[in-house]
Amino acid sequence: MEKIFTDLIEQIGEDPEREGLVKTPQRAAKAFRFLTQGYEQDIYEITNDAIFTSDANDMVVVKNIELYSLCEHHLLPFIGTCHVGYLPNGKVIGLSKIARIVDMFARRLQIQENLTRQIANAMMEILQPLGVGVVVESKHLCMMMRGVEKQNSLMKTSCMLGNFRNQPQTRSEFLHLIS
Ligand SMILES: Nc1nc2c(ncn2[C@@H]2O[C@H](COP(=O)(O)OP(=O)(O)OP(=O)(O)O)[C@@H](O)[C@H]2O)c(=O)[nH]1
Ligand SMILES: [Zn+2]
Repeated sequence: MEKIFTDLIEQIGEDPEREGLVKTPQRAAKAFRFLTQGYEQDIYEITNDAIFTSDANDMVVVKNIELYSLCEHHLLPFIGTCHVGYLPNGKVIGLSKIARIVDMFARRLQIQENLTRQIANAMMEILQPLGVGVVVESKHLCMMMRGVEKQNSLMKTSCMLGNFRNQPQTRSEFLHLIS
């Protein structure tokens, strides 16, 4: 990856030997490895068995989980927040693990729709709840600093599974709790 960043610097018309840029390929490669580390993770590993038996049967919501991802079309960041809710079915998950699941899928090349669905599917797989709702709201730098250059547009995506999809009341409760 370092070689690729050296080539990129050259293609831009810059001098990779210039003092400020000498270590840039190394830094950029390290940054990119971090920003795409989600490819090396899986949900069972990151949740680390923090699934607990519980007779809780009311909705659990974690909102305002900040999210940094990379748009798969331009390799530019999109930045936003994610809200996740589920209806337990005999099991609950460690609170931090929901944010870890969000990060695992965010740290890949993504479009927001797929990211939203992948988070919801992972919650279903690991917890088998009665339902899951995921809402993501982000600003895409590819739309702000280039291209159409719109600074205030916000993309909102949602994925509702199980009761969150079938029962309007459950969906409304979730949307009310995250509003
Ligand atoms: N649906 C969706 N589109 C996205 C996302 N991130 C970026 N895009 C869009 O992907 C599209 C790629 O369109 P192209 O026409 O192939 O690329 P482009 O010429 O760079 O397009 P412009 O951004 O309009 O300049 C653009 O409309 C982006 O706004 C995302 O998460 N979801
Ligand atoms: Zn983009």
